Parts: sequence; structure tokens; C-alpha cells
Amino acid sequence: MEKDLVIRKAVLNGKVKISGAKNSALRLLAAAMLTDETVELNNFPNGLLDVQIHLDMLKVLGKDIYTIEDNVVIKETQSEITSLDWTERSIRNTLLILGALVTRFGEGRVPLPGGCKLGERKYDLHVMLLENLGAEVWEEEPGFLCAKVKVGKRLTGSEIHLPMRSTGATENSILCASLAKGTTTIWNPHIRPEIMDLIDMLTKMGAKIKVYGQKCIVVEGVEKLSAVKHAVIPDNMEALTWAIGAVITNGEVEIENFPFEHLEIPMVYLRESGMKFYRGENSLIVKGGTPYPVEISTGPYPGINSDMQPLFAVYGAMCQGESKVVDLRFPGRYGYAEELAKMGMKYQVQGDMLVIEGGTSLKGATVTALDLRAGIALLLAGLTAEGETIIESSWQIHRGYENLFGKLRQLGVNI
Ligand SMILES: CC(=O)N[C@H]1[C@@H](OP(=O)(O)OP(=O)(O)OC[C@H]2O[C@@H](n3ccc(=O)[nH]c3=O)[C@H](O)[C@@H]2O)O[C@H](CO)[C@@H](O)[C@@H]1O
Ligand SMILES: C=C(OP(=O)(O)O)C(=O)O
Repeated sequence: MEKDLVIRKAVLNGKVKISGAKNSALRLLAAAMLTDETVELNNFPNGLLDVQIHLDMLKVLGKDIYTIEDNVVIKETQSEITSLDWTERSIRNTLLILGALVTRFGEGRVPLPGGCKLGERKYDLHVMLLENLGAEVWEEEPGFLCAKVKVGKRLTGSEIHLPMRSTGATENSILCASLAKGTTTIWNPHIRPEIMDLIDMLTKMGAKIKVYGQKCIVVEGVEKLSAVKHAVIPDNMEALTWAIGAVITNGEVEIENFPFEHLEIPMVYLRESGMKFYRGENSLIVKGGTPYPVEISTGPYPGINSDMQPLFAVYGAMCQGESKVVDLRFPGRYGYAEELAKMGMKYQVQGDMLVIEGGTSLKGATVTALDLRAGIALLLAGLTAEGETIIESSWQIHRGYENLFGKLRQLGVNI
């Protein structure tokens, strides 16, 4: 049985290097399904639980996987396995695996998507885009999603109008369109670093993709994609975690590989809210600071990502005054606040807004990591609390933080 994580008060001090981004790495693994040639990914977060599940899923689909340190090499040994027979925990990325299978082989069957429970997490846009490109989509007992091209074996390019800037639906549209017959225009896409990373890799594989800002992406389908070697971008969520951790524990942390250009807006908010930092050559050096209240709402890039808001909430809990969080991407993603309340944080949910009355000293308690970002928020809070914080379901954190314990130790935390 998984052990609970025990966290005690500590100051983060030292150097830490950011790993490859979970939310890029997973999408690149789905893209690896688009070719029978070898895919090599570097700066790859092999240790993440979600990545390990995804790699195991690729094995079921006929790929051989070789991992060495932060590299993975994916080779195809068996082709045209279109059913992902899987009974263990699912991940959100099965939607993209389905897209990849259908565009490459004409059909696919995958477990229904898993991932963080963030309220209602629909996949109607994924169904819509597959249907637009000429597939029929249906659910099958027990818990599978299936799709098949209606005529022939190849999807047909089309117009895809996304009613909202969905990350996954933009990515799935790009994957499907890359091998479809003809041209696809994806209107109202979400342009964010992880999606540009996917486009970079697909382009190296021979895909023909043009990005017209947030207006549209045009993909001209090709018949085949080839081998690729590609490095994953650094994880901006991890970078933000150590930066906020340094302020709230009053420590000093040098964060190597810091993705400055991907975090411009969040860093402006944090600078104006008391974080003290300066820029090294390839690193951010955070020299503590005094947190002031924050008022944020989440939205598409370059705004504050929904995944970041639990970290901002912990930041707000550290200072006198009221902090406010509105999650426009996943309304009501505030389950973690109840857990932080067990440690003494005062809050109210007013309509769609989380209001935190900051400045109460936190005390260790037994809390539950309801999802990945909730888990890391509890961990940071635990570093500031008197006494022991016991985090149940702490495996959630390992879904998105590579070498978590090694990095905490490196920063002086006795774990
Ligand atoms: C693996 C990965 O990259 N996960 C990220 C991705 O999730 P994911 O790609 O699932 O999130 P989306 O950007 O698609 O979700 C945005 C909004 O669209 C809605 N929606 C989405 C799809 C759909 O078919 N129908 C629908 O209504 C969602 O409920 C949500 O309200 O982007 C989220 C928003 O930045 C992040 O929190 C997740 O960490
Ligand atoms: C919500 C997240 O991931 P997923 O989409 O994989 O559940 C996340 O990374 O915070």
C-alpha cells in the first residue's frame, strides 16, 4: 500500500533543475503513435507516473520502449494494433491516443479518459472533431471510447470550429489532421507552449502545420510521418512551484532551466505581490520576499493556467488580507481549499470565486491530495506549517513532479 507523505516545516534553499513538462511529454507520446519509425525524446520526464502509464499503453499498442536517464526511444515492433486493452488507471491522454490511432489506422478503441477530477470534464469537443474529419464515435462497455473512419481508412481534412480554446481538443485536431486527406483549419485554437512543442515535433516528422496566432491553425495532411529526435520543453508548473515555495518558506532558490518566456504573466503577478527575484543566465533566482494578497482569474495562455491557481491560493494564504481566485477554465476547482482549511486556512466560496482570508499560521494536519495540483499545494503549505502534515493519496503529486523527493532533499527538506 502507498505510504502517506509526511511534511514538516522547512526552508527551501539551494539549486534545482526543472524537468521536462508533463503536459508536453504526454502529448508527444501520443504523437509517437503517428509513425512506424523511431521517435527519440530528450529532456523527458521518465519518472512521472502518468508518463509511465502512457509508455505502458504504447507497449500494448506495439511499441518497444527504451528509457535511459531523461531520454526515451520508441520503436515499433508490431503495427496496426488499434485496441488499447487496458484495465488499470486511465489518463486524460487516451483521447489523443484515440485520435492518433484513427488517423493512422482508420480506427481505434481506448479506455475512457482519466486524469484529474476537475468537476465535469467533458470530451464532446474530441467527439466533434473526429466526426468533422469523417469518423463515427461511440462508447462501448465497460468504459471504452471507439472511433472509426466512415468511408475508407483515412480521415478527411475539414473545418473545425472550437467553441472554446481547449488544449486537448486543439492538440487532438492537429494530430488527426496531420495524416488526414486534404487540408484542415482549426479555428479558435489554444496556442500555448505545450502545443507549440507538439507542433515543433510534428513539423520535424514532416507534418505541414501553419499557425496564424490565436485565429487558426492550418494543417495540410501528409501520407506519412517519419523518425524524429526532439527535446521536451521545461515544465512551467514545476518552475512556478519552486518559485512560490521559496517565497513562502522565506528561502533562496536558484531554478535552472527556468522557462521565462512561458511564465511572463504569472511572474508579473508574483513580482507585484511581493516575490523577490532576479534573472541569471538560464535560471531564476528567488530571494524570498513578503507575500501580498493576490487577485487572479485563470484562462488561456498567456494568462494564468488553471493548474497554477492552487499554488496562488497557498501564496495568498500566507499574507494578511483577502486573496481572490476565479477559475474560468474549470469553474469551482477549489476542492483543495477544504483540505487547506484542515490546516487552518480560512476561506469561503462565493459563487464562482474562492476568497481566502490570509495570515493565519497553518498547523500540520492529515489532508488528502484530491488531485495533482491540489497535492503540491498541500505540500507547499506543509512546509510552512507547525507540526506534521500528513498527505494521503500523495501518489497524485508523482503524476506530475519528477524526482520529487530528490529535489526536495536537494533544497534542504528532510523527507
Ligand atoms: C494533459 C494536459 O495537458 N492537461 C491540461 C489540459 O487539459 P485539457 O486538455 O483536458 O483541458 P481543456 O483545455 O480541454 O479544458 C478547457 C475547458 O474546456 C472544457 N472542455 C474540454 C474538452 C471538451 O471536449 N469539452 C469541454 O467542454 C473543459 O471542461 C474545460 O472547462 O489543459 C487544462 C487547461 O489548461 C489543464 O488544466 C490540464 O493540466
Ligand atoms: C489537470 C492536469 O492534468 P490531466 O489533464 O492530465 O488530468 C494537471 O496537469 O494539472
